[in-house]
Amino acid sequence: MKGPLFYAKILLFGEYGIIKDSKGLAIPYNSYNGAFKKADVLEGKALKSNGYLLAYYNYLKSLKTDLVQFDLAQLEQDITNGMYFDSSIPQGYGVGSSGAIVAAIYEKYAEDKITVLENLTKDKLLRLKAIFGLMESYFHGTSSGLDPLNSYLSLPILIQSKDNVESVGIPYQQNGKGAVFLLDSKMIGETEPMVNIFMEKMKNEGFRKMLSDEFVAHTDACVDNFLRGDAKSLFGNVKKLSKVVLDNFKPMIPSKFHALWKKGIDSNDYYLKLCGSGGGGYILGFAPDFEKAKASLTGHDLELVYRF
Ligand SMILES: Nc1ncnc2c1ncn2[C@@H]1O[C@H](COP(=O)(O)OP(=O)(O)OP(=O)(O)O)[C@@H](O)[C@H]1O
Ligand SMILES: C[C@@](O)(CCO)CC(=O)[O-]
Repeated sequence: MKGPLFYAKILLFGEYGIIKDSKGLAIPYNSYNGAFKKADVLEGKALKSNGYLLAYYNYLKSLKTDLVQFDLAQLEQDITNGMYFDSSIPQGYGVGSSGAIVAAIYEKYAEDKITVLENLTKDKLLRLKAIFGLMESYFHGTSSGLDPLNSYLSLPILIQSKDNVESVGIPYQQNGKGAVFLLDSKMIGETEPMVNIFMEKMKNEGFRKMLSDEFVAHTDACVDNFLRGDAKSLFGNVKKLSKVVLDNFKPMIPSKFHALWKKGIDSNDYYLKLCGSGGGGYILGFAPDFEKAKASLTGHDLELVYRF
């Protein structure tokens, strides 16, 4: 038994802002993926995954909702027979390991499911996002449902606002010097406590003003620049975003990266931003000249995501 592949995602722009109606842009990240498999003898990672699936099955069984129904008997039987999610997607890294599980469970066990082959109207996308939000809330409290949606569709998703999502084409990669990359912080980050810190900060009027006047404004500009393929404006706006995040989202940046973050802004070699909720996992980087950024970041593990 081997199911279809579900990919990791990268939220290029929109973390936190999408909770408060900024734009957002998420793309599938094909370097990591997962699929259901079955083993006669479960051990190691497979055994752990099988245990996670059983816990998740119990959550789905207890769900009382009209949004979606599952073939729970089949799911239970498959888990008992040794099914696990064989996944290379790192957990707690901001690239959606739980989103891929949710997408895979929906694909295999949902009844009357919305398939990726049908004409995906805005209504259907919103319904899927709501279902996925509910299914993913098991893993980290409130969820926008965006990660599983991205993994399920394997398409870039543009969030125009909370109630307006669509799949979009992103400009073809160029063979230029510029790049988007991931920097491995080598620390696990947890989404829920970070979102709680954000919600606490939102009680402060000054923070709310900074969020709408600066953070959301720069985020929206970055999304527009990226989709139009306007690299020059994009780097200008990512630099502004990088500064605002360093000044106002310090708890979401592991402290040993504060100086490195500032070094990028001062040297213009690279600009760092949060990748998902932050607090560890990956940090997302934008570099006008990737070779220069690599030299400036020696000693750190970088993964190339997109080339300008
Ligand atoms: N291979 C797997 N098999 C079974 N369950 C898994 C697997 N990978 C991840 N999970 C589930 O997802 C949980 C991790 O999800 P969590 O939302 O905390 O992190 P994440 O999705 O990696 O991060 P982020 O939401 O920041 O992208 C695990 O505790 C486990 O329940
Ligand atoms: C921090 C957040 O905005 C993105 C995490 O990937 C939370 C969410 O919208 O689900």
